[in-house]
Amino acid sequence: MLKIFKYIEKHEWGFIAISLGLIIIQVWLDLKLPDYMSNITTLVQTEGSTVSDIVFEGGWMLLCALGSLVSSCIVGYFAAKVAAGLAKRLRGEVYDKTLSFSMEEMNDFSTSSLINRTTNDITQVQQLVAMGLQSIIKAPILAVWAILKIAGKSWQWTATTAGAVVVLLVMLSVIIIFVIPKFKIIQQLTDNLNQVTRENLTGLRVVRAYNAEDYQEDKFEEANDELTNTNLFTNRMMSIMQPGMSLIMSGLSLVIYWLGAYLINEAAMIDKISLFSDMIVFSSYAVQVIMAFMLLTMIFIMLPRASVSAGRILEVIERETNIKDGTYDLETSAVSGELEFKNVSFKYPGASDYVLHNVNFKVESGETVAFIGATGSGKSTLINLIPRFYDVSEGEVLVDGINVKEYKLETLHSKIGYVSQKATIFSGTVESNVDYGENSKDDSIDEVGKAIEIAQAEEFVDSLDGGYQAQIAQSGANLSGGQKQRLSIARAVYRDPEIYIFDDSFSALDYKTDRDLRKALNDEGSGATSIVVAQRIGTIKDADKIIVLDDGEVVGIGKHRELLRTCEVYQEIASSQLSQEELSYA
Ligand SMILES: Nc1ncnc2c1ncn2[C@@H]1O[C@H](COP(=O)(O)OP(=O)(O)OP(=O)(O)O)[C@@H](O)[C@H]1O
Repeated sequence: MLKIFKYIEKHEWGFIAISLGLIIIQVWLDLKLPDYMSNITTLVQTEGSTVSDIVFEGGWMLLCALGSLVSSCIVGYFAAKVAAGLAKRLRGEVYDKTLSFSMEEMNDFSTSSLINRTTNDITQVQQLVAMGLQSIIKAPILAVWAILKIAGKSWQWTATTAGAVVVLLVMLSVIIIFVIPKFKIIQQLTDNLNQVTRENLTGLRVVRAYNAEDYQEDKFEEANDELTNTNLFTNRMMSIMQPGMSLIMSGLSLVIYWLGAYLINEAAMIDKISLFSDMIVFSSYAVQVIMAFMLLTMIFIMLPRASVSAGRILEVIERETNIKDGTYDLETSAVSGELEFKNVSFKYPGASDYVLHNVNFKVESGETVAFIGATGSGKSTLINLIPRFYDVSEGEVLVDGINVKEYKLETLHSKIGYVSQKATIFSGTVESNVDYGENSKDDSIDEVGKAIEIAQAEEFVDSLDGGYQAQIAQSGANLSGGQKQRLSIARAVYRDPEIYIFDDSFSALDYKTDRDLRKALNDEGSGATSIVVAQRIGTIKDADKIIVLDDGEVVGIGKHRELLRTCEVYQEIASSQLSQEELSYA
């Protein structure tokens, strides 16, 4: 928990120091009130006292109360400022760290947990700092000061106060013992609920189409009930605290007055008045002692919850990504667009089996190389190793003759135009989706137009209301699958990379658009290398080189016709897709 405080800035420590001073003043003013109360009690019972004497004392009481109020407001303001500043910084840190994560870390944490850590967990820490800053500093000062004030008065009253403190501590200990373990699991249950909700909402269409609302609702209910029951339990336990506190405080005052009545009755006439005013003062201080112990215990209740959250936040911030940045940052090199896999084997982190086995191939600059193979044969896995979404387990991947691990990631990524299997579209405009990322250009509009034209997206973009400035909904919800694919291809074209990576990116296109797009890329592209994963033989049969994967192994490399003659796996795929005529022509 303490580690999280290193994210508090210097000037905020200044606010905390000022708050400390103000809290000392506040406690002093609060503890001054019973003194004036005592004076007023004595004045009331002393012959010859005037109303103005009492008003004078009352005026000081009022000033003390006002002073305490002003201090408390300023402390509250500083506490909120420090807490909000810390939360903002933590959110930034968690978000930046998340962006640097490789797929391995993303899978480890899960998206919903990362969102929860960025929101809910940081709010817990923010609340602790905002509320705790006042209580943490105030409670010990108030406790010590109030005890010093009552020490040495009547032993009967002191013993009663001590007894009340013991009862309070027992009550709070019972609550803490039952509640704290529950706090720890609340965060996990919230992760769980987020995950189920995300799954339901993102898959809403499938849920409806399969009439699976009840099934999904059951899943949601289960997660929701678990969280609700845990929250109910903790809230019920915590709700005992308020009436319990009132009972202890009122009971204490009652016993102090009852004892006082007994003591005053027994005392000599001359001592009665001073005993009476002592009783008034003592009961006020005793309540302050109880308040101080309650504040202290509140901290112990809030702390575990916030420290669980702080731990979860630090876990993200301190997690070292396995993909270490390299140092090579020369964007231009003697060769451009060359790619080589040397004895590459790969298994997913935590998995026991290899997904790729000893893969070797070389792609010359400007070539189009296609990967084909059954589903699950490792095509996407293989191309994910080029931009280092994962690192190879064995062997080397070389881009322009240099191991990808040696590149600065930014330099490596600037060489690559990656189009994912599932088109990724961001909310914004057509233009902001194409002119995207670091390579955003000033005179972008002509180049956006060219990229859109090459990606065969011109017709549909023109038909959109607003053209390049047409609004795109979150995740491209107002576009068709093929339109999304064409926009994400335009984004890669706009980047003008050395190497294109198309991970089954033409699958949602009709045959004609698929053919026109490949032709436009060949004719108007700047001679970049293309790595294409495809399911359709039609998409890849003109490639310079086709690499056939089977269960993570390269079982054939060559041109279409050559493979039709020599590679059994390719023959099988081809015969399932091409007509006899096309096969025999080959
Ligand atoms: N993140 C992951 N963690 C563990 N195993 C994975 C992960 N992603 C894929 N795999 C496994 O790796 C194997 C290869 O998957 P990959 O996605 O590379 O196949 P593919 O040839 O691209 O398939 P498709 O044509 O269906 O997209 C599969 O057996 C899959 O279960």
